[in-house]
Amino acid sequence: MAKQTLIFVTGNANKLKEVKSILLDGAKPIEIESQALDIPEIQGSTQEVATDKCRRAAELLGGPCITEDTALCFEALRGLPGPYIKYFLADLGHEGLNSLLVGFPTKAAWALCTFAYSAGPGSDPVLFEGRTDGTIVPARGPGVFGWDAVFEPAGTGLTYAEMPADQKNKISHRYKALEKLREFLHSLD
Ligand SMILES: O=c1nc[nH]c2c1ncn2[C@H]1C[C@H](O)[C@@H](COP(=O)(O)OP(=O)(O)OP(=O)(O)O)O1
Ligand SMILES: [Mg+2]
Repeated sequence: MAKQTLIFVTGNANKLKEVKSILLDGAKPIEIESQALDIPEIQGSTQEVATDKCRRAAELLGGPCITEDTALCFEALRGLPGPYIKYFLADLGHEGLNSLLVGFPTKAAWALCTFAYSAGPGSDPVLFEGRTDGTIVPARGPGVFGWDAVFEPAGTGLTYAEMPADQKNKISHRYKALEKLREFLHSLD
């Protein structure tokens, strides 16, 4: 198959930085380019949101691409805010996310990353999921990337925000999804 640089369609510079760093690491590094297109996101399950976004992105680009959707799911709220975390974070902030769980016996949460790959317009996107379990805590660490400061992955004692980038990138929801995507992309070679 002719070698083409894969395009990651995202409006989020922090995601892009992590994705590039994870995919370049390893025995067979994968290079990607990016396009900062703002693709409308539908409501639905994480799979439905991810599939629809990738389909739209491939149509806009007229070629193969990957997209990524991140959900933050609270056990006490049966998985909500899930794919709607962006809007909850924007309106409630770190403190508000903690307040949502006041009165609930569990602060358990999981971060879920869903990559979608489309071979081009009209081609059904393929999904790759990665999940990291943890707890919602009062913010600790620099508030650089989204909800990193309020998510403490299980067994680490640190929030994502308190970790050096390479530590987050070895255990994160994004890393786990990218390991699956990486294997798939190599199988296309
Ligand atoms: O590792 C992460 N650590 C902390 N926060 C994160 C992470 N990954 C995504 N986030 C935030 C960004 C956005 O507030 C929401 C996901 O929304 P999501 O639609 O997937 O991302 P986005 O709209 O920023 O970029 P895109 O153009 O790829 O859709 O969670
Ligand atoms: Mg988005």
